[in-house]
Amino acid sequence: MYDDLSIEHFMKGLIKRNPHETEFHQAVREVAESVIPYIIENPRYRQAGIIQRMTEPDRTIIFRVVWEDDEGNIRVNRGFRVQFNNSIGPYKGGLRFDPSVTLSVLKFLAFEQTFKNSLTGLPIGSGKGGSDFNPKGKSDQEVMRFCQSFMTELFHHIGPHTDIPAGDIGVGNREISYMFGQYKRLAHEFTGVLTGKSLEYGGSHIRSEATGYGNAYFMQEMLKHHNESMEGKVCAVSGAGNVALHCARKINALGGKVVTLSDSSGFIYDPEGINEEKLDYVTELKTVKRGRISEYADRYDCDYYPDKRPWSVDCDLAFPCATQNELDVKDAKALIKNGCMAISEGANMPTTVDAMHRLQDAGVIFGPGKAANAGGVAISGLEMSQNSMRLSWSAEEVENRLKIIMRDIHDKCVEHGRDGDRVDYVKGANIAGFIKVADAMLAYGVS
Ligand SMILES: NC(=O)C1=CN([C@@H]2O[C@H](COP(=O)(O)OP(=O)(O)OC[C@H]3O[C@@H](n4cnc5c(N)ncnc54)[C@H](OP(=O)(O)O)[C@@H]3O)[C@@H](O)[C@H]2O)C=CC1
Ligand SMILES: O=C(O)CCC(=O)C(=O)O
Repeated sequence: MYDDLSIEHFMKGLIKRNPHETEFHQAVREVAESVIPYIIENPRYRQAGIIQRMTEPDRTIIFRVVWEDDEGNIRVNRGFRVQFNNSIGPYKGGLRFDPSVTLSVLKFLAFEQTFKNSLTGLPIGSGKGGSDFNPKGKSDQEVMRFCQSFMTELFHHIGPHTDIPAGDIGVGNREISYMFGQYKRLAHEFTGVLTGKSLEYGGSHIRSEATGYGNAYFMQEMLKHHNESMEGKVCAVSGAGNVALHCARKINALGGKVVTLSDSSGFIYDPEGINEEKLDYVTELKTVKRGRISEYADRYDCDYYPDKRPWSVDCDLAFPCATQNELDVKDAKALIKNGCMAISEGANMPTTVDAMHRLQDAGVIFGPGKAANAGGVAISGLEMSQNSMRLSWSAEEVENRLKIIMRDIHDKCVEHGRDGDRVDYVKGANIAGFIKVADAMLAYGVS
């Protein structure tokens, strides 16, 4: 059985079983490139069919979400929850509300989550969910009605020991609050079933900051390992959401200079640096006014590039923090040409596989999202711990734990990704994440 375990043969079978799911194929290929050679060296995983089992979700739940808009029209969306793997803990991963959401996108995200959650060292399995609902342009009342309807079905499939969702693109504190309120009503109990909650009702300090802060800390660890630091480095950041803005704040705190931000309409380039006061403005613009990043250029008199991504500007460090496949080979070539020395992915799979190879071949230090953005889910794990203990740690305590977790993830990547003088962080993250889940699956026997 599994005589031919070449990457191409394995991928051919996966594509046949999951036709048209291009994002899922991409995420699996990136893992297979490092994990399959490791499995060949460790036959116990091969005989037990671990990689075949690990690429098949435990289950996927797809449901209708009906809600009423402000004009009284009945609207229908599709809801999903992909419960991928609960070998090392209950399913855990965010919910995404965006018109681009498909089963393929959520399967890629849930699959990535398996390795990421394992890397945190915490007892959390993997899942992801969401809907093709677009919160942009909707009133708070419409978003509330959608979230309540979505949770009315999702309620049946989640629980504090079963599956604990959180936020992702289009799902911030407002949406988590509406969904938590609805769950509480339906379950008739107050329990830590979602993370990313507000502090007043069971949230953890630093959860909203954690993904972006963690990404900056991960970059700092990679630079330190290469006898470098963040001090004075010019940084290109994409996105203007939760991850991008907190990443930008921590880059500033660590001595870097952020010169770009973006949204799905274009990017701004501010060579003077996007300082704390400017970041406060963008936070208000994006989370309260729900405006466009182009408004920044009018306010601070800098350049705005519609329909473009920020990878063509001169920078030492790059932090893709918006969405998947936002950095392709053309962008990679521009970054290499302009002297970029390191990339740390705040978003999930923002770099295409070809672009990633191109950057690594050129010697650019490359921190993959499943390691670099694991700080968010790690603090979600700590929110679960605090909820279980019915207590709340200080911001300082949580941030100290975040720093330690990011340093430990970095060290695991080095341990498993060392390649002569260089570190292949992609290989290191994939193998380190794989081992813990694979060993748990072996222990359970055939299931
Ligand atoms: N939130 C979290 O804790 C975690 C998030 N991540 C990942 O980080 C990334 C960002 O998430 P988050 O900050 O939470 O989401 P937000 O919704 O807060 O922000 C997303 C940002 O990305 C931009 N964006 C969305 N789609 C596109 C697109 N197709 N092209 C260009 N820009 C786009 C949005 O612009 P616009 O305003 O125009 O929509 C917005 O600026 C995602 O990949 C997510 O999976 C990873 C780990 C944890
Ligand atoms: O905090 C969580 O549970 C999930 C975070 C997330 O969706 C991610 O890591 O991509």
